Amino acid sequence: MLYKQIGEEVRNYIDQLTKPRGSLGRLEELAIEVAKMTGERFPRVTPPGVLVFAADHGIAKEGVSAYPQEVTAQMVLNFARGGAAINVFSKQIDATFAVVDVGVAVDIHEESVINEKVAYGTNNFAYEKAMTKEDAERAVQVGYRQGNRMIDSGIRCLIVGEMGIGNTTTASALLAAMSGRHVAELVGKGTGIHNEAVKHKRAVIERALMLHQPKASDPIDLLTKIGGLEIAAMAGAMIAAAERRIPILLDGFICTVAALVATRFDEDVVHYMIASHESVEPGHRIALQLLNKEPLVRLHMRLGEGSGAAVAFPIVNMAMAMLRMATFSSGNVSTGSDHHE
Ligand SMILES: Cc1cc2ncn([C@H]3O[C@H](COP(=O)(O)O)[C@@H](O)[C@H]3O)c2cc1C
Ligand SMILES: O=C(O)c1cccnc1
Repeated sequence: MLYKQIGEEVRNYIDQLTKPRGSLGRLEELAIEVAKMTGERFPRVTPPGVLVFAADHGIAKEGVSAYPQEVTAQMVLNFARGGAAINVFSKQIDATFAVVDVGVAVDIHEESVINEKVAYGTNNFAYEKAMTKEDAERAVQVGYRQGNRMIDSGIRCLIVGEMGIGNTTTASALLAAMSGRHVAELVGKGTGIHNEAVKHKRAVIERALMLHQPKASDPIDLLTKIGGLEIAAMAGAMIAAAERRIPILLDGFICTVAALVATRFDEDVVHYMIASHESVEPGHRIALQLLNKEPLVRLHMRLGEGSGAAVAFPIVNMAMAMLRMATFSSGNVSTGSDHHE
């Protein structure tokens, strides 16, 4: 549960800072939100932690991505060597970084990649269930454990990223099932497929939903029938962060769908989430609306990995820094009349 009283105290305190009332806009709201989450009057979000989960998707066989499945494993090695967008962005924000193999289709021989492989990718959900119920539960547990591990290391804000070729198809199917919206409204180009391929992607998802009829309110049913292993793990990590009162900075489409899955396990988790950016993927706006979250920035990004959250993190950090300002009394600045806004 949120510390509402502390949130009110921080709201009143912000009005005493040496600036016109409300003039720092959304930053003021961010400071109040984080105070409510953490129970701290002067919360800190540094250092942030970036936890990337990687897994493969059987649905990639349907030709729904612009890139081949082996890119998942190749990118995991790239993460390990520091060459991906999320690596360079993580360095800029002094983040603690870890990448977890929760279901890549091949063995990863790299010490720095945390091996928590639950399966060698999911089954193709166009024809069969993506995974067993046990594997879905295991993948959520992996995320929960790794989320807690990262929090134990001292991080103050969690960014959860993903890598998994085909996962915009999985995320679109999950979102259609959870929202009841038409697939056509939310499906997008993912890594950059052409318009004909988008139609095919949409048809694949529509047929799969007819076949499986997943239960919108049952997260294990959704994950079992559709996948994916990394999405399950992301949800688990978010549940851990909420339990530990660590703010979660959401990334793009896949991450926000994982966030929705997390709320199906425990609706309180939503109170610990901050939306960072709005991705180009059309489903992202819908997923954010369902969570009732307004993104901080729109940068026309469509990458994933946690990249958009890392880019927006300095904004959240600035909101915390704001609380270090002088007050009108400590700064010897005259207050204005009560007319504001
Ligand atoms: C080189 C490369 C790096 C990536 N980093 C994230 N993604 C992103 O693209 C994938 C989802 O798009 P789709 O559903 O179209 O396959 C995911 O792996 C996601 O993290 C990448 C994709 C590629 C090709
Ligand atoms: O919004 C995202 O997270 C996204 C969009 C396209 C491809 N990969 C990720």
